[in-house]
Amino acid sequence: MDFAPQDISDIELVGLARTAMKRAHCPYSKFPVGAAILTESGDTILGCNVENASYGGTICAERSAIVSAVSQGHTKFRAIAIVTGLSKPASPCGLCRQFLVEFGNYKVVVGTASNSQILVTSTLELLPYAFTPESLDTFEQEKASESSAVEENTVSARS
Ligand SMILES: O=c1ccn([C@H]2C[C@H](O)[C@@H](CO)O2)c(=O)[nH]1
Ligand SMILES: [Zn+2]
Repeated sequence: MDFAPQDISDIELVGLARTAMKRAHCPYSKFPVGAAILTESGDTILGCNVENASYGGTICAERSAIVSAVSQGHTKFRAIAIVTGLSKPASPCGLCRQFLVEFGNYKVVVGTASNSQILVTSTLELLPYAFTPESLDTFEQEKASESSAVEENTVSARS
């Protein structure tokens, strides 16, 4: 089978997430996390957790990767790999799940820094019944059709 040059394997993406994990700024939790996103165009963008002395200012690796990708002009993703120092795959926190699904349903590969175990899932599987941009679009559509129905009723009441 032929692969386009931008195709990289899940394992390679996990390898990039491991590189990102080494850049984590986590002096408080000492829990490094790394992420690597594969964009639709085949670019790979890294993210790590960046903690802050004001603890609540901390950003997770997954959101850090998304923020970086979007800042570089990417909003379509094929996959994200995430690794932590744990010996078993540790899936993203709730806030990151919401952040990931904002950009659609794509593959999520959760690995570890130290072994080859991986969990392969997707953004929608991680956040079933998600609130997404489509929810807002539906609201707009419903408002528009309600107002045209009101207009129709007004017209028929007049005639
Ligand atoms: O999905 C997650 C969960 C936690 N962390 C980071 C935040 C914090 O720096 C450290 C401990 O919670 O791990 C992530 O990067 N991603
Ligand atoms: Zn998170």
